[in-house]
Amino acid sequence: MSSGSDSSRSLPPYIFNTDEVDAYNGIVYKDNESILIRPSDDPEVTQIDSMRVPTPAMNSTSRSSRTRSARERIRSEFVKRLNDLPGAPVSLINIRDETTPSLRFTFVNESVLRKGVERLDSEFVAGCSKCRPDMGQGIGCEYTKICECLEYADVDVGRLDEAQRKIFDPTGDTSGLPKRFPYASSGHRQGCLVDFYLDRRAPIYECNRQCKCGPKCKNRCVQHGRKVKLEIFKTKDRGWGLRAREALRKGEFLDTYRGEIITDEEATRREEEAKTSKESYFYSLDKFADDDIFANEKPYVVDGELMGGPTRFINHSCEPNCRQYTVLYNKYDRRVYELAFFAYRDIRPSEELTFDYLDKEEEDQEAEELTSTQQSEGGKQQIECKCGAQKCRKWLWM
Ligand SMILES: C[S@@+](CC[C@H](N)C(=O)[O-])C[C@H]1O[C@@H](n2cnc3c(N)ncnc32)[C@H](O)[C@@H]1O
Repeated sequence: MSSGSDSSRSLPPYIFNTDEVDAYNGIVYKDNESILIRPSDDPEVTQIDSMRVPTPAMNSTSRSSRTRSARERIRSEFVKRLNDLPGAPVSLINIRDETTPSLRFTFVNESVLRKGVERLDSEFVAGCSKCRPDMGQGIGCEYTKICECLEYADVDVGRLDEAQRKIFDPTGDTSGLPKRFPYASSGHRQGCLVDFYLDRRAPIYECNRQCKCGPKCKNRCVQHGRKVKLEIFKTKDRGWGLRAREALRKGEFLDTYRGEIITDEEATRREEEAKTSKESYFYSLDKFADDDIFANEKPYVVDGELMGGPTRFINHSCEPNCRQYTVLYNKYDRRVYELAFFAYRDIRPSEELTFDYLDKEEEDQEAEELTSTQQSEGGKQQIECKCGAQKCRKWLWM
């Protein structure tokens, strides 16, 4: 034992409350369930007053230790990266231990297309040509009978007139019919995703830079980026997690899931190369997997493990408060699109943000059709789910 203290009094055993000890310098021993400290008879050992630890000398040593300063440098580098992010601030907090998320992770503002991944040429980006900023008494593209961006959006059946209703065929040409508009244009939930989209998970077609409606069009939300203040925090038992530092309204946009967009073959290669499963960072862009364009090709995959945004830290819950939706800025590009997270209900400030890794649509096919053996054979790993929800499914396949 060494110490900067020169106390040589003989001390009675002192019971530490271990939660409060930041630095230790003394002779301790265990007696039943208690940890006790006592002076040593060894003349080589400097005696200290256990009531005065940590001494200034201990603190200074600990502050200048290599491990500590390395930890501080890693943390400040990570925080610097967060501070450099555009949009509302993202903070980092860890009251559990002294770790920081890995610096191998690079924050990117948009996904990075890797070898073999192609998106439609910008000349094929189609915008709405008949819309105007002042159209429909300022309603804009919500005046959706003519907005071409909403060509493939679901028809608002409630707004069809008698004659239209009689001949309406949802699988046929729906141009000229009123469409479901994705975002609420007034009220408490102004700007939020409306219930129809929240529940039905229909693709969201936003306007784009080719459109004639102008930048103030209400059919632009995800493209404006994150507006919500976020916090990456260390959870008790699920690594890092994400929460918002403000209350969120049902349907409020959080951020997109970004990363490297890779081919299916590359995803398989990365999976095989990794010692543990990478599935939990993979997101398949398979919303339109039934389209003809996928007859000979498999959908691309977003790998968010080493590149992405703060949403990469969102943990799974069997009763989630967020959901992920498909957003297109170019209605014709159904292979490369945005994965956007929206609040699925009102969320209190600092409540952990979660989504269901086994999405409802997938759940029907995967969880119910595949047996456990098939899932293990398919290379999926089973881990214990610690979401703590009442209806927790207990296991996560990754
Ligand atoms: C996309 S990451 C989420 C961020 C992660 N917690 C971290 O520290 O980087 C997915 C990983 O988080 C952990 N995880 C997420 N939700 C979980 C849950 N409900 N139960 C147990 N582990 C979970 C698993 O280790 C999973 O592989």
